[in-house]
Amino acid sequence: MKNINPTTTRAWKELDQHFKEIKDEHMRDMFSNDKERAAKFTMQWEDFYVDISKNRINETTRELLLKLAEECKLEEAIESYFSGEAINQTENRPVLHTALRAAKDAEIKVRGENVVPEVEEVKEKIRAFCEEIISGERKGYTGKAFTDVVNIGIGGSDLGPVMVTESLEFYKNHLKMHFISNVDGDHVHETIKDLNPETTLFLVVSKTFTTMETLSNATTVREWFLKSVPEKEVSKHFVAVSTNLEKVEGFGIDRENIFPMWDWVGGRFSLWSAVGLSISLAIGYDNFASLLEGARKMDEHFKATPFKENMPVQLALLTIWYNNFFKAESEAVIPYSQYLDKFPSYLQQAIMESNGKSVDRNGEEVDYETGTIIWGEPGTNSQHAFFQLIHQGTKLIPADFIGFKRSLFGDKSHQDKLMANYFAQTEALLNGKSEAEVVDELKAKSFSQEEIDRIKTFKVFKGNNPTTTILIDKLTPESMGKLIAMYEHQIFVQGVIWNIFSYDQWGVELGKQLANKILADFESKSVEDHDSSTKNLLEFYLK
Ligand SMILES: O=P(O)(O)OC[C@H]1O[C@H](O)[C@H](O)[C@@H](O)[C@@H]1O
Repeated sequence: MKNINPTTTRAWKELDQHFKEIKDEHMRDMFSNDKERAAKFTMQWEDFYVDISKNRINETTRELLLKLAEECKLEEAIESYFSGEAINQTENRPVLHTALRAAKDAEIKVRGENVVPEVEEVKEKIRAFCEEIISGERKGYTGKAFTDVVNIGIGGSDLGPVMVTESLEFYKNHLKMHFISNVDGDHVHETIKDLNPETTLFLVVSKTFTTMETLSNATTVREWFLKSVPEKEVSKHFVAVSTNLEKVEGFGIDRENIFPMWDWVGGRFSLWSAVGLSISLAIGYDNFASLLEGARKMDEHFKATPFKENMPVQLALLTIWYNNFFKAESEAVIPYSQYLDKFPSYLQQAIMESNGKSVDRNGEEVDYETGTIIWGEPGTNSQHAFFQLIHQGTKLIPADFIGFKRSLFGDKSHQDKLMANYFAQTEALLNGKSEAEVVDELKAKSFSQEEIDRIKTFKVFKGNNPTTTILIDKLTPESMGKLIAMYEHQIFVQGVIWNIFSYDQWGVELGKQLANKILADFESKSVEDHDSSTKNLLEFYLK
């Protein structure tokens, strides 16, 4: 059976027609014409309150988007996703990050075998290891307890761990965490320059254990370590997380110091596996388990909730509405929590590496837009940086506003100021400010008519800028788990509707291959085999 091109569905055609009717409607009017609008478009589940009413949709839009999901066989796709079918067809693998947080007694089969017991075994290993390191029972080679942990990894082996560790900083213990990702030697040396090898633990994290950056960085760190420590002590200070046990052993890390993972976990979805070892070290295993529990709850919500009330489904359908009908080019994610500083970068990999595809599941070039561009920064900082463009620029930028009802230190005065901004921005983006309002305001400030006529147009805000408000009770390991999993499932739903394979990343390969070629060219000092621009640049670099 051919996979469905979404643009050939009846729902898509109806959405096309519906879009023409609704595209110029102002949300201000939608609100004043329907007093129930907010209630109709708000979803509440556990500690999550998601209000999608400030979006350029009405009930018909929602129905048609739901019809699109049905025609694209979303329900069947969810079943295949969770049950371990090889939905990552280009790599012939299932996609089972959900198995990493499944209940202990769940049964999830990969190639005929239940993987849950194996997952539990690795979790037990993580728990025991973290407890020994945190308590100081397990020590470095001179008998001192560990004080610092360095995670060496890149992409999915870095972004998830660093983002969660920083997001949950409040729950952190005494261990100081460091992350080395970039092959930039300055990044490596800057990180290790003040570290004491006696009390530092290194985690080399790489699903494949073939990634140039991680292997180079790990080698440099190992050499630095061996400058002051005998080689036999490496095993006390270096552990690895990987699927590639032979390669890790080849690097010189003992088998008992390897935390395994599986090829059915995509790198950008791997923080729930042993890739999250740094998280578990930083916040303790019990908090790590709560993070997983939050994600498991979101998995249940996603599987069991009717699509109309289903948070990941609704968020995904909105992105399709803007991307494919409004032709919005990007989406912003604005967390009103400084702890979530790295959340937008984490989502960039999760979303853009997954859905940046232009060939559909039938192997044909798509004739519609796929993957959205994601960007963002915490509020209120971003208000003072790029919000001008969202308010008065020419581009339509739908934005997710993520906020928490309660702060962690309980400073109500700050929290109220932060949240006043959070609510005010979405209200301003919705309503804007009309010319009449501008004129009244200027009159009240005693501006002359001449001055009013000269400046009024610059002060008008059109409004009608869509936002989704994601309001969560409090930033905890569990709510963080739910939030991340919500976006993971949003990615899945987008992929199903766009009819693309979300779980491979062939596009990353070409650059890697060429980098290796250029590295070889540096050695041989021959740069002939390149386009003239690259050739000139290489010559200039080598001079
Ligand atoms: O964990 P590794 O095998 O070292 O891979 C690290 C990263 O490598 C590539 O860039 C992939 O595109 C990413 O998805 C992956 O997370």
